[in-house]
Amino acid sequence: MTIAAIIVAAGRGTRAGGPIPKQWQMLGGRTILSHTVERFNQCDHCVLVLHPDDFDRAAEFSNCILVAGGATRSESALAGLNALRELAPHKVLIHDAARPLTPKHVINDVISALDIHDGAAPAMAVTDALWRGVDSVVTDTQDRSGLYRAQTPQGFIYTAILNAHETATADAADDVEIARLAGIDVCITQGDEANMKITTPNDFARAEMILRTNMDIRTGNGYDVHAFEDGDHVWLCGVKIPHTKKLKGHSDADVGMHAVTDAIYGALGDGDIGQHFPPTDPQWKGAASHIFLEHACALARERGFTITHVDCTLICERPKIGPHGPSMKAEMARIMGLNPDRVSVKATTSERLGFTGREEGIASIATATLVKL
Ligand SMILES: Nc1ccn([C@@H]2O[C@H](COP(=O)(O)OP(=O)(O)OP(=O)(O)O)[C@@H](O)[C@H]2O)c(=O)n1
Ligand SMILES: C[C@](O)(CO)[C@H](O)COP(=O)(O)O
Repeated sequence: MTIAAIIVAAGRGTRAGGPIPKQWQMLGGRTILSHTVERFNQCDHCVLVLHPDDFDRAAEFSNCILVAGGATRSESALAGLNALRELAPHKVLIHDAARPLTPKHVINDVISALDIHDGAAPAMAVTDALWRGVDSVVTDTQDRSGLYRAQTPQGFIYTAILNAHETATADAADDVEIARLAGIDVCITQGDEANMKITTPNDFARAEMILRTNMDIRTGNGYDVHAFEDGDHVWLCGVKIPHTKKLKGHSDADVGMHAVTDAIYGALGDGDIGQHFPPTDPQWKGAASHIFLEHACALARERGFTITHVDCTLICERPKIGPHGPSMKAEMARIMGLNPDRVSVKATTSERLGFTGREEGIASIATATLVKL
């Protein structure tokens, strides 16, 4: 059952002002759009709907399907839905690029609600009194019971919302309005104040403050050693390298991947590979180490963390790592679902000192940085 995210980012941000549209302005050192897209990294596909003038800004989004939006938000949402026709996901989440701080629990609640409903969207119950006013004078009061402030992502069964958008005859504020016009029932899930939409100039400072307050940044380290034994190849960071010996271990003994995996468990405060995959358990004998790394990454995602960077150092005299560095980096990035520029694999000798210097084995140390908004 696949899930796709559509990030509508084709607006011009006229109310927010600034030299460039708001989604391309910076928040905590990165573009707002980069934060937004990262929030949806658990989805199988991500469609980014851009203004035709903005495609040359989008180089960092090579993992997304890029399509041109329309003159209204609804037209942009339909362009995103059309781009998914062949992939035909089961669920689709339509989200404003202008909401960069959506907590994972908000996204997960929408996804879960779609198991029961054809539509689901987060909202906040209105808690302030509501007035009508003219020329700064209160002219009436409004009962607030049953009123909500709508947020995104607005999630739907793909075929249902595609059909609703195709048959819509008028513009609408959001996809929930379009869905309801087509008779789709939409469940309200819990929104979050952090899921604010950057709309006016003051919202940039508010978003910076939420980002600083809510961000949970963790660093974990990992260290692993495997001894050599007779053999003709070693596995290092997911790459098979011909060698005069092999590494001894219960699994494939990929010492680099083990150090990175332990660094992720370390950042989560959740033990190490030995605890999750006991060496006494015969089912892990000869196991490919990507199973362990994928498990650690899934655990991080489940707990709402994004892995923002990993750095791994292999310590050995031989085999020479340099020629294999780029494929190791690419393979590690692929397994973790990260951009290769967030993965570092490097190597050093120990100047012929110690057990690595005597070529009795290979050691590896790694660091992982995890962030939760
Ligand atoms: N033709 C449009 C208009 C809006 N959006 C997107 O819809 C989201 C919510 O819209 P809003 O906050 O109103 O953004 P803008 O239209 O950019 O803002 P403004 O109305 O101030 O110009 C934004 O992520 C925006 O990029 C879009 O993809 N295509
Ligand atoms: C979809 C939306 O974010 C729901 O709150 C909102 O309606 C879109 O922005 P706009 O300011 O209404 O254009």
